[in-house]
Amino acid sequence: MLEVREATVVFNGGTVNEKTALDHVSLTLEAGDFATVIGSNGAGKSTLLGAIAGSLPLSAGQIVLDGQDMTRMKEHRRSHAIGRLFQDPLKGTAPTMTIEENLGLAYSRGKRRSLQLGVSRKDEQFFYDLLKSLNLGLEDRMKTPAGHLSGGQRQALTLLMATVVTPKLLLLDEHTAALDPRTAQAIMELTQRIIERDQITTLMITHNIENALAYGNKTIVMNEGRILHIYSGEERRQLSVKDVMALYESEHAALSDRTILGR
Ligand SMILES: Nc1ncnc2c1ncn2[C@@H]1O[C@H](COP(=O)(O)OP(=O)(O)OP(=O)(O)O)[C@@H](O)[C@H]1O
Repeated sequence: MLEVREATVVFNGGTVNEKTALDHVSLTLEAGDFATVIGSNGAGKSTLLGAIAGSLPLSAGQIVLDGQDMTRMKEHRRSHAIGRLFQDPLKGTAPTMTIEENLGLAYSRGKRRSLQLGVSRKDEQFFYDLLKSLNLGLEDRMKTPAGHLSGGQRQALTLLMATVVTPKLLLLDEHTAALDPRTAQAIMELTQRIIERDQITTLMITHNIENALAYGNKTIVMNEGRILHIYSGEERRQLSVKDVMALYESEHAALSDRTILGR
């Protein structure tokens, strides 16, 4: 379903600030895979998602989604197939548009019909049912501007918008990190429900190791722009939060050694 082949992203190439944020990363996800992505700050996790979404151009390598080479495709064209959520709940919704208008906009994505203002009766009922399934009472506030919602409510709406037309791939970049623990948990459960219901192939970055091991079927560990290891099956089931913390510690020690030795 998703093939990342030798993807490399270099920032500020040819200058003293040159930084290889993604270093020949290869990754295959099968349809329905839900992979969590972990790694220390600066490991290249967001760069990987940005490269897949098309917001960051590759310096080398290839991104293939569902057999289609996306490497040179612009971000807005990829967004028909790729849903993306960020840490900041304000990023995914238009604040002055109502809840139903935001959903309408997302629903028209990838469809031939022109952007129409207003929401048809049929769509209104569909959005009502979708919102009701969130159990947040948003179905009774469909005419409320998205800007009036709390961070958690807004992230729930963004999640609905990203999945109202089932994407081929869902990219979640620490999408619960800015929320209070209870809301974060609720959004995480909602995310899981939607992914399972629609069998969406997903990549989710998180710093919550417990979540990284509890959700999905694969865990990708990144460090210094590379994939260190991909855990799945029994090996992943055996992995504890403590094991992952030990892995981080050893990475950190190796990095310090290399810095001291100047390698
Ligand atoms: N636009 C940019 N220009 C220059 N360097 C960048 C840019 N974006 C990211 N980097 C660098 O690339 C490296 C990887 O960054 P990235 O944001 O992908 O890491 P991350 O694993 O997502 O980190 P975090 O967990 O802190 O969000 C870092 O060293 C970062 O400073």
